[in-house]
Amino acid sequence: MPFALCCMSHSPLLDLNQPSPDLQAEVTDALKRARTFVDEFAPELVVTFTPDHYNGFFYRLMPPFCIGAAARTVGDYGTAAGPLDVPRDIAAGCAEAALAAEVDVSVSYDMELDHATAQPLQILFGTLDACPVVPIFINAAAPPLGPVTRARRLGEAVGRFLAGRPERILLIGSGGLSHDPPVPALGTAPAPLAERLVSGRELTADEERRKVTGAIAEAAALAARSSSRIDLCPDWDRAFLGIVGSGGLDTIDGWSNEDIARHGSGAQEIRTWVAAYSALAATGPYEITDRYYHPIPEYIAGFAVTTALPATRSTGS
Ligand SMILES: O=C(O)/C=C/c1cccc(O)c1O
Ligand SMILES: [Fe+2]
Repeated sequence: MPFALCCMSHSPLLDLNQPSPDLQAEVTDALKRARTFVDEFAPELVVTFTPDHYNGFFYRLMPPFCIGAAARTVGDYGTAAGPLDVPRDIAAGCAEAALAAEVDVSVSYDMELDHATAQPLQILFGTLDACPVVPIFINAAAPPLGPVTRARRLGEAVGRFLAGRPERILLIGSGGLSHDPPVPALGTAPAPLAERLVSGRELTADEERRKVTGAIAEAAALAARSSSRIDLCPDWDRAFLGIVGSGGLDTIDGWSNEDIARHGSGAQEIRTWVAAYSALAATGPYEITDRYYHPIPEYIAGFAVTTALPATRSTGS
């Protein structure tokens, strides 16, 4: 029943690229504070709202939302690979609650997930299996995307269900704010890659190497201001953080997918934050306990980490 929340940008370049030492120290410190927050809360269950980047979900069957009843991470970009400890009954309960609220989620008993799921778990717990985890996939990479309001309604439904559970529950939202990473798109990828976005075949070793070096090079170009991709948008990121901080999540209902995409294709990952904060909001008012933000081109990320708790009740007089 007690809740805590940690939302963070993920970046597969976190251990592969080096921003300035001062900025690295700031990020390390923000992530350390988040880990201490989670340690002190001592969750008994994690519910993570997470996207994927064509590592587990492909166009052969691309759901807008999918709840994992059994799941593992694939270890892309050197992140941890392995099974998650998923409590099936709770995953099924989340799915039933979402469906009852008219949010059409699918379920998977063989879910594959990527760095977006593994990285926050590794940062906050050290390992993938320190705590039972229900992964809730939100498609943010593969158009067509539903309206962002659906992510809010998914979060609300899951939050209402979780409010009836006895465990101490940590909600995670994993995703960048503004950013435009070089994730392939079906309409523009060269033929062998476009075919893979549908079939889900494994990347060849050469393709894997080119993906990683391509992302590193793209980050360097962004930092050198010579990239042709969409730049990070700190004003938009700060506005978004202000909205989730104030609890006015329904403001975001007015944002069209095109509005969001103007801040980079990866900006659609805010859906994970919207869902996680909406889940917390469904349990009552909340307050932000920590917030870090910096636009970091070396990570291709409007990079933010926030933690939140239910608001402490005033004693009244
Ligand atoms: O190549 C990928 O799969 C993803 C890369 C990436 C880079 C930077 C920020 C992100 O959120 C990403 O997913
Ligand atoms: Fe991402």
